[in-house]
Amino acid sequence: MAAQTDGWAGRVRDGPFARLRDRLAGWRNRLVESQRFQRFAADLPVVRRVAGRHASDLFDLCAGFVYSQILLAGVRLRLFDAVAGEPLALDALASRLGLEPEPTARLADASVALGLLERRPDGRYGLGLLGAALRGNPGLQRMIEHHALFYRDLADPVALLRAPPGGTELARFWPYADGPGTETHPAAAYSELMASTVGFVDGDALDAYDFGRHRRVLDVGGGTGGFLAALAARHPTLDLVLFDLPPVARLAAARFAELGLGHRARVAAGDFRSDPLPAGADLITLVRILHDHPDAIVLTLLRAARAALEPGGRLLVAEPLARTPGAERMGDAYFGFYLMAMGRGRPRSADAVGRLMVAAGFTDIRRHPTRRPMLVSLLSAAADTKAATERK
Ligand SMILES: C[S@@+](CC[C@H](N)C(=O)[O-])C[C@H]1O[C@@H](n2cnc3c(N)ncnc32)[C@H](O)[C@@H]1O
Repeated sequence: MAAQTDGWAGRVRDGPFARLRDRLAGWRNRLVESQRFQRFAADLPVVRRVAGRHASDLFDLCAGFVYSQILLAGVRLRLFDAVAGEPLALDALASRLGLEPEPTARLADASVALGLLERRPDGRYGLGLLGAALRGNPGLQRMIEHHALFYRDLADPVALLRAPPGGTELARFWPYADGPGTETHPAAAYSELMASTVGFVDGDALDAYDFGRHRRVLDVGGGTGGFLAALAARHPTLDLVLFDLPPVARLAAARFAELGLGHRARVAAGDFRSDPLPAGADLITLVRILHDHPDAIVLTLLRAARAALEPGGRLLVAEPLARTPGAERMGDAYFGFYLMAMGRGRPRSADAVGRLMVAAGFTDIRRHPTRRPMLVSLLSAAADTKAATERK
């Protein structure tokens, strides 16, 4: 795995096959660019559906920011809660939202078009399938609210691409991603956001990897302990250790005490860029950690993890990965830009993470299929203790 390039394109960059492919793609693109061809394709029964889908995809790319802001308005006005109990007529909905009837109709009709609401035969508005899924996911609603910050950073996307990291709304929200990030940095806001969204990953990760074969788990960058708390509930005999920056570690200790987990969950404070990790674990987990940091910090962290692991121990990385088939929009587009606005991190492909693992002395890298790779993928690796001993 380590020797692989990032996918097919990397392996055939040069050579006659690559040139032929470029020529074919060039011919196709010239055809699709022509207005005449577009009209022809829209009229031709065989390709009409494909042409229609492409036109609709392109329109969605143009209009995506409008859809997102309609969603934000719905979340802020609690539109989906308003119609969850029973469908409401326009006037009743307007008074629930505190809006005039005309803008209420504008928002409700837009939400129907987006699948968030449904228009019932008698004209009342009820919850749609997507609205129901959203209501059942408070973490997603928190993310939608949080996107108001990201939206400001995206107002001038070319400036964002040209600027050095830092100075953005997201860099201020995630101070560790761009600065020294120690004792004094404000951790409560991002820790609260992480705690409310850890449900995106914990269930799928717990189902995809056999944690029962381990004795002690160290969760590095464990936040306020949401992942370890879910692990504790599923595996009652596991010993748990959480490592995070001091202000977050304090929040985690309080949370474990509140949950009655104090006897089996220990908290250690430190900075993985400079401090050793607590020893004694036979599994180290990195949940939504690596993508926040540039390669140099990731290598430091992976080496620290290898040094801390017990002989025969494993490392488990859980995060959304780039170049994941079917999840490219999330991994490469959404996280690509989110992490750029945040600081120096980036989404990595499984190959890229694997290469860093190998460079840090790990072997036997495996990918564990998850239910929703859009939200989380899992990679595990063995601490290569023989190689580590030789290096000493
Ligand atoms: C994106 S959050 C993920 C939290 C948790 N693993 C989760 O998935 O909910 C990243 C975590 O890494 C911690 N962190 C960032 N830089 C760190 C460092 N240098 N040393 C220790 N922890 C760090 C942050 O405080 C934060 O809790």
